Amino acid sequence: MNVPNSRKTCNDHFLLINQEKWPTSISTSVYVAGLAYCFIGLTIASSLFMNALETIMKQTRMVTQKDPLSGLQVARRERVWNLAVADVTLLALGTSFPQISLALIDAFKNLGQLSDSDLHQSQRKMGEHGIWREQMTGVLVAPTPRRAVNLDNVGNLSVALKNAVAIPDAYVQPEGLRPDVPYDGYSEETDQIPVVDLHNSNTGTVEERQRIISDIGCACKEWGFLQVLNHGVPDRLMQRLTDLGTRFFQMPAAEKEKAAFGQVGYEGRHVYMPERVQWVETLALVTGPDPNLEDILRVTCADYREEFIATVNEYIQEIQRVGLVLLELMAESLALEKSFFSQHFEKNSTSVTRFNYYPPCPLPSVALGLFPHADPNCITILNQDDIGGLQIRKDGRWISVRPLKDTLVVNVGDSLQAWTNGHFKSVEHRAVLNSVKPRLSVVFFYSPYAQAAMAPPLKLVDECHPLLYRPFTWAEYFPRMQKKRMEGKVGIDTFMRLDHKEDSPT
Ligand SMILES: O=C(O)CCC(=O)C(=O)O
Ligand SMILES: [Fe+2]
Repeated sequence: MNVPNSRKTCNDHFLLINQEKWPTSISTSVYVAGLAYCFIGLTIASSLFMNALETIMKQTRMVTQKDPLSGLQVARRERVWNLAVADVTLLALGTSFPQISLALIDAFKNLGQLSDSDLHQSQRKMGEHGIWREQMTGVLVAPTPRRAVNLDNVGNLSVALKNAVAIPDAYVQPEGLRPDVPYDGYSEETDQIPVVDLHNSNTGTVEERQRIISDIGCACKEWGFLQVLNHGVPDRLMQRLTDLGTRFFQMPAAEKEKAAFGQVGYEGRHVYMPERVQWVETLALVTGPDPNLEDILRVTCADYREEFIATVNEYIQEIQRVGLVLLELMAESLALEKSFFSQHFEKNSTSVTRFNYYPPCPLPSVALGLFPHADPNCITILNQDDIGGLQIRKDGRWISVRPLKDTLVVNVGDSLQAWTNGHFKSVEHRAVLNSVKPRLSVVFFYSPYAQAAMAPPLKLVDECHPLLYRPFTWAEYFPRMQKKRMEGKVGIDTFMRLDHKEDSPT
């Protein structure tokens, strides 16, 4: 065949012997078919490879570790392989595949020869396939460095025990105290919990207002507990507060500890009785009469400190307004002067605002976020996220409270029970846990100014309701009940009840 000088015939072959003698159309078709075949093969191989990788990465094993707090062995299940193995393998295959293919082709092409081919040199230039080998060796051979974490902190413990099958004994409650109803175990009683719409409390007709007063009175007498709608606190303020609170607890433990000041500020491990610990982290801020937010947060949460303080302050203004409205409605429900309670809150009221953060607990059926208790103050107003975990005790049975959007939870505390001569009942409640999502609640504990005399009014004392409690002040009661706080509903009757024999300070 005559070939013009300007064109050269390829007289070499790539894979097929004597290929140069074949018609171009045939050799093209053979190569295309070969490529398609290789492509399908590669797809199958990749799929098998991914399945194999997944199977390997799913391998787990039981490890036991000594819990530094209880000294006991804690068993937990953990992955055999560091997840980075899968990442690096995929990364390596993705980046090195062209080099590996070129090397294979090169090897075939130069079978029996000693020197590097052009192909081999170019694939050397293209990549550093050593990286892959080094990374893999690093991950597989060198142990993953583990920094010692402080397991005194429930947040850290929750992370360390993720997927665990046991928790330290200190968090395992005795049989009788374990939550018999799960956090989302809503029942018929749940739907009977009073919900009061405050919308018409100021602007409605006399009848509408009377209806609200009567609903609040019934709720406080029967349940000591209610949820309120249309309270006037802006939804976005409530949301901003819970977002900032969550941000605080999601900081590393060392950063949170900078806000720890004993009784106030941050607490990462709640021991109320030496052998029993609650699965909760808290940030307690004094919000009245002498707020200490600035001091508590002085050296922490630098990025959002100003916003946090401003949001808490704005929230406190709002929640105090709601508190005063509720106290007025409560007084009216007992046929007392509207300002009977609220006048003692208008100036220098005592309040603490506490953020409770409940990290997921691997064994929520044996642990508790907060032990059963009644709040010692007058009224408590709680703003919570949508997870759920609050339970109240009524007629001896635990009832899960369903979180309702944009609603505030209100409960009667021990002081108000005494101040109303037992007409209102403080409610016993607890916080239970779940194993998946953290939960946040922001609790406003509201009491009158420290020296206000809480003396039951004569109107509430009669033959059927003999005087039960002696007059007391918050300044007197608060230090006494501190130790009793998490022992069910005992504080007020131990210290202020007239017929109680052991009325002595401890
Ligand atoms: O977080 C809750 O649901 C309950 C909080 C509570 O009872 C408290 O802080 O006293
Ligand atoms: Fe409480």
